[in-house]
Amino acid sequence: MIDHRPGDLSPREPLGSTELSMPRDRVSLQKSNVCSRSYFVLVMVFVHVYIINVIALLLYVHYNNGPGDSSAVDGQDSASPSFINSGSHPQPLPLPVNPDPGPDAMYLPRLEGIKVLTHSRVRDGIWLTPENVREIYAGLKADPDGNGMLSVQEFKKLNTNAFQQFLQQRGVEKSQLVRNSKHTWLYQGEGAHRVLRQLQQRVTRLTRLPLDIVENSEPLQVVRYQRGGHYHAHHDSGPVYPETVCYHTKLAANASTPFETSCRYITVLFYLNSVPGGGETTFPVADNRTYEELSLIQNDVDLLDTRKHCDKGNLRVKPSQGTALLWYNYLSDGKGWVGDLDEYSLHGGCVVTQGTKWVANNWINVDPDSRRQTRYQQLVSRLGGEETATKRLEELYRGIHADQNQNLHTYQDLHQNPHTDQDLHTDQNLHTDQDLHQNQDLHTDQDLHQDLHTDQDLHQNFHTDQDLHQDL
Ligand SMILES: O=C(O)CCC(=O)C(=O)O
Ligand SMILES: [Fe+2]
Repeated sequence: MIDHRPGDLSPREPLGSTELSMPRDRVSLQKSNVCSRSYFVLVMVFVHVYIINVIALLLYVHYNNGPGDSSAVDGQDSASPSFINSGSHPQPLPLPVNPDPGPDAMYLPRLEGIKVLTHSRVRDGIWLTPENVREIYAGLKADPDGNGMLSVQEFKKLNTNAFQQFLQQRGVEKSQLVRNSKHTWLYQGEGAHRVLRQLQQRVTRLTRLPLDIVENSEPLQVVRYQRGGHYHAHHDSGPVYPETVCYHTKLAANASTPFETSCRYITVLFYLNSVPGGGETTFPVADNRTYEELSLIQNDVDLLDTRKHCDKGNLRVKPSQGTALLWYNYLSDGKGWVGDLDEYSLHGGCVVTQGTKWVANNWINVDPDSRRQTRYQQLVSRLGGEETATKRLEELYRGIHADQNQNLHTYQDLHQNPHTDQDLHTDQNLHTDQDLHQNQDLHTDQDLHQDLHTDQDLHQNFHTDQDLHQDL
């Protein structure tokens, strides 16, 4: 490049001054030459690096796509890729191609993972055993090879209405339900019976949570199982996604979302009587090293089935009157708040073989979104009053209705009369508040205080009264 600065070729410059101006031009020319050469070299280097990168990227994509590509690789025709077939997989899996093994290169073939879909085994409160699922697939001709698994194509073809109709036509026995028990709710707020108020205070002390959190949680749920009653293994609360909204804080949430759950951070399960036969609470995978939903069913043993396989659970707790069990349904987030669902908290009620079983659940609800929990508590304390409490609890119950489809009552029923459940009310086993107070079935604060223990004593997530007695 030539330096054409106007001053260099100025017409006003005397000719004699050309000699002087020459070196300047030369210098200027040399300089611009060096500049242009290095600039050119630099550009070329970039262009080459860019081209090499593009080629490398294309090669990478090509080899990572395996033999399904349009081109032949390693002498294989794309139309006849090599497959392995273990026999147990419904679809043959393509074998990945070694990119460039070289003469001495070591190469470990690695199979691509496959996605396994499972559909819920609970429909309208009906619990499906693996045999039920096979039976339904056969009835709907949904699984032509009869291996109990549907390919994605088969799954897509499955008409869910037909699934529903099949269940309805078949009829359901109580033993086929997720749970075979009755329950009612006891309001523990202002104006509730002294025993229930005290119980709430003691749960607050036991959990060491702020009173606000405990008071704004669900009421006490009292459950009765008769002989033959059970509750298949389940989680008391659902997983948390960014969109998850808790029923109890819905008032403070601005958005509605299909991801709603009860956000039961803690369960305190009271045993109201000692059960003559069966009725243990089982934790099938407590202390397991891994949790995989699919391995809960192995060799025809379904660990979720508390009618058949309670004895195979890792931890079983025998109901003993006046004792209680506490566990966390969520892990800690490491910062002092609620984290992910603790899948190992899976639990259920074993079938009652003799007598009746009475328990009560105290669920402590905490929103994994701490700001939403705070907003909700502020809202409740600002609004206060019975009307707000009613609205709030109606929301909660609507949610639980949708969530569990159990035989629940509306808040209205409960609030006006905590014992409106027809069955329970007519049953001699359900006591009035008065009875409960006098009856040994429900203990006084003093008794329970001795039976309950602080979470410091508690061994891992599940804590039996027996263990704790030994610890103390
Ligand atoms: O009955 C039991 O032992 C367990 C009850 C239970 O898990 C529940 O009510 O959610
Ligand atoms: Fe439960």
